[in-house]
Amino acid sequence: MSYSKLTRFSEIGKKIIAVGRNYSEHAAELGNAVPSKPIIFLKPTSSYVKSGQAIKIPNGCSSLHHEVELGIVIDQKGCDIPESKAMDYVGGYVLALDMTARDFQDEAKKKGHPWSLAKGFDTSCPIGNFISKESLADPGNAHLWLKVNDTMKQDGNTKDMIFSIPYLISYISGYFTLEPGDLILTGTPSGVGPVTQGDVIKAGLDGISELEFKVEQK
Ligand SMILES: CC(=O)CC(=O)C(=O)O
Ligand SMILES: [Mg+2]
Repeated sequence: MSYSKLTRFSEIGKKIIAVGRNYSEHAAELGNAVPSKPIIFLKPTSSYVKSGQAIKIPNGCSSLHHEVELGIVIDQKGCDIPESKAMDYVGGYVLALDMTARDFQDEAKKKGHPWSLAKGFDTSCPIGNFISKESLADPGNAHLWLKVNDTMKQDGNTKDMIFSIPYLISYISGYFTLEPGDLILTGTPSGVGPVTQGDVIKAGLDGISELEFKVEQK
């Protein structure tokens, strides 16, 4: 099946591979160094949540953060993909949130533990509609924004990524075989911050995709 033909994200759902600290201003705002290699982590597919459903604050979390990100949808199987061929493996895009239990993550970082609970809890990957490859002419220069209760919190551009989309696809495929339906979250620009029960998150990409989610206690 060709994912470039898809119009609904419900038909997608294999690995979710996320990149961390891919914008230097975001690395700085959390006191982290700019990475010399991409930082990669996984989110389970049970973390997907679609428009009309709520983001649920996970049990015991006291600091749930929003992170708006451009998602790349893969539509061909491949490993060790050269950077020059990487865009041939892209079937489309999706606007996504990498919801993060920041208190869990801070504790995990201190202890050298994995980020699985901080990044992978149910509803931690809200997504908008599938965006065809043709609709987003230059994914390396796309405006990303996020508002909480109509106040702008994140206002960035994918041109500020440290590692480009072709580089990320090539790098990741050196370790994980990419398969049709996989989603790569490309990291968040600066402005991340907390949300609480009752907040409404809205986000947009280049005037071609918008999403809206309410935050609820689990
Ligand atoms: C510090 C983080 O949570 C890394 C991350 O997910 C990002 O997008 O950057
Ligand atoms: Mg992120």
